[in-house]
Amino acid sequence: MIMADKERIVVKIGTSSLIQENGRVNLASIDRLAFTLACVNNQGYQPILVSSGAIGVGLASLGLTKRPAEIARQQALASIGQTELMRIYSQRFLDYQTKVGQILITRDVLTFPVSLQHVIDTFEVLLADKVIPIVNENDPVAVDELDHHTMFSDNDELSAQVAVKVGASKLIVLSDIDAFYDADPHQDPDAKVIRHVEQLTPEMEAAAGGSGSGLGTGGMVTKLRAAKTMLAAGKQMILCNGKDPAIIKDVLAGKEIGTRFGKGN
Ligand SMILES: Nc1ncnc2c1ncn2[C@@H]1O[C@H](COP(=O)(O)OP(=O)(O)O)[C@@H](O)[C@H]1O
Ligand SMILES: N[C@@H](CCC(=O)OP(=O)(O)O)C(=O)O
Repeated sequence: MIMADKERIVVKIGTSSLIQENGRVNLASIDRLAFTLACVNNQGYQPILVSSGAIGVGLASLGLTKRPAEIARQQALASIGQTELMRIYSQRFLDYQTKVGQILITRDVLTFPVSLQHVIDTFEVLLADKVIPIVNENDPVAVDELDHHTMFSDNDELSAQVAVKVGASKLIVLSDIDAFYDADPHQDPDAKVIRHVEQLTPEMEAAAGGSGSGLGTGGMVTKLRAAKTMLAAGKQMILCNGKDPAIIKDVLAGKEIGTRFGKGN
């Protein structure tokens, strides 16, 4: 069994790993994620979960299959879905004797030093008390206006920024794809997997396409942006398949899985 002395890790899970193709919430995946993070927490790591899914769970709650175009409707869905998502998480984590705390963030929270310090202080207390923070963008209040830009719009970049600010050693991105390829495997059957990236090249950036599913938002473009943030801070990002979240344990055991951005194993 691996024992870690308070090593801080951030795990990001995307909508496509939380919602099934039929639009229903993937309870099996959430249960496995809760079990795995509870084990990792008990081993001495300090895990932080960045979870998407507010809009996806909101759609599922209302029995809808298509994301509405209107911003206010999307924000209302996120408001409904976030509550339900946290209810499911706290129930599942409690089954494994683990408490969770919600932290909702907008871009400005991390930009302004005072609000940043407050949120870091909150993370510190939660982690010291072995409570797992669950982070998402505060979707119902985030705006993307020219003069008032508080939106992240994707949790890949949000998770990388959180990882850097809280001093995590690695960011594990659980996606619906098992690695980064030299082309989108959903478009190009000859795409080849890239196992290690120490530095991003223009060719790699050109190989990153948009989202392959109807629910995911950023695709590989935002994942590479997150990798860039981690590499610039001298930290690791591992991109792997979130179909079975128990993969987190293999990543922490140093197994060669997915794509590793950054040095070390
Ligand atoms: N070069 C690439 N390598 C791997 N996946 C890629 C690449 N370019 C685009 N993609 C797409 O990115 C998708 C993953 O991103 P996304 O749909 O946003 O999912 P998530 O919900 O996991 O964030 C993959 O399913 C794939 O179709
Ligand atoms: N904050 C949004 C998710 C945004 C996002 O980045 O989604 P994804 O590409 O599925 O990780 C939500 O909870 O629905």
